[in-house]
Amino acid sequence: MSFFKRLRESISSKAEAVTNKFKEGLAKTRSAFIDRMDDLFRRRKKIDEEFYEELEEIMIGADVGVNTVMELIDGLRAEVKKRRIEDPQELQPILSERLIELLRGDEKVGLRYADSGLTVILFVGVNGVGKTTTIGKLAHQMKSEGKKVLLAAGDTFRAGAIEQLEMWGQRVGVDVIKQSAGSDPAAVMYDAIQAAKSRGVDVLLCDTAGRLQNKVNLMEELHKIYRVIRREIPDAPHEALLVLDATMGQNALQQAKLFGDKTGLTGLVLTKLDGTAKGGIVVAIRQELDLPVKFVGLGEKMDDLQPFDSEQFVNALFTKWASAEAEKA
Ligand SMILES: Nc1nc2c(ncn2[C@@H]2O[C@H](COP(=O)(O)OP(=O)(O)OP(=O)(O)O)[C@@H](O)[C@H]2O)c(=O)[nH]1
Repeated sequence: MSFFKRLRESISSKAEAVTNKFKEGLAKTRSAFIDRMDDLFRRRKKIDEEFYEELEEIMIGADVGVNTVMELIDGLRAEVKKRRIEDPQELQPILSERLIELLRGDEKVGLRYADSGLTVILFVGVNGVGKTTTIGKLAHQMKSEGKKVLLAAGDTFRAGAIEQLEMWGQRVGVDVIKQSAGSDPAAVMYDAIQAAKSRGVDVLLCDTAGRLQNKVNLMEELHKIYRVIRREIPDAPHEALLVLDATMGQNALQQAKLFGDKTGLTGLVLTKLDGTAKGGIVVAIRQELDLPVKFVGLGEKMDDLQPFDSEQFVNALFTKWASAEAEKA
């Protein structure tokens, strides 16, 4: 077999593995959201108010977000009128196409790395959303890509946060820069940047505290962290990612709004998508926040953090519809 053929095959089997990961991770959303819609389109014989109401209910139940749902339904009504559609099943591909369009803006953006030298990535988000796990998974991925990675234990506030990051460091085989609990996180960042520079590190992944109950302090702390980082590396942090827990649904959206743009966020990580039937939250987040989803968490294993790819996401959700369409054709 030629080198190029082998390369092509290995690339396509890798793509298939990622699609399968998305499919597995989105199984709950599929059965609660897509399968219910599927059932509605088959069961209802005509497009009337009851049909629209039920469709609305399913989408809102999957956390697509009220505004987005209203827009989608209005769009469908207009299409029904224009094309004189009578059979609900004819609406199915139109709706799936519209959902795809809503998500499509988020084309693979990937992470922004420094043009040369050290890349600094900051992680923010409230406790328990999976920040530490995300940092660990990403450190693992970057290390396996051959990058030299260092972690900064900037959550000096929550008991156990430093140890938890250290555990991930050991698991993945990367060092952690820390100070004692209660110390100034900006000082930890300073130390970490110095260490990263002197050790020739490629990427520094920084954990931060997430105590939203004291928002003013949290914002001040984050600003100080930014100041210290910028003083050392003017175009850093290269990414500031807000980590959100998908199982919190609309509350995750509220959290993102609380952090707002004051914290100079550059993107989002949506964890625990595998643990929710309300994966429609991705659509709501896409519509309501002006931030790209950079990664999604599809499970607890090391390789369950995947770069968000709208195409893969939509394919994983709509595979059944797509194949049903193909069968019909
Ligand atoms: N199923 C699933 N579980 C996840 C995912 N990401 C994180 N978790 C789990 O969520 C729990 C909380 O994650 P942690 O990283 O420990 O979060 P934390 O340390 O409590 O809080 P922060 O680090 O402050 O965000 C852990 O049990 C993780 O294994 C995911 O994508 N899918």
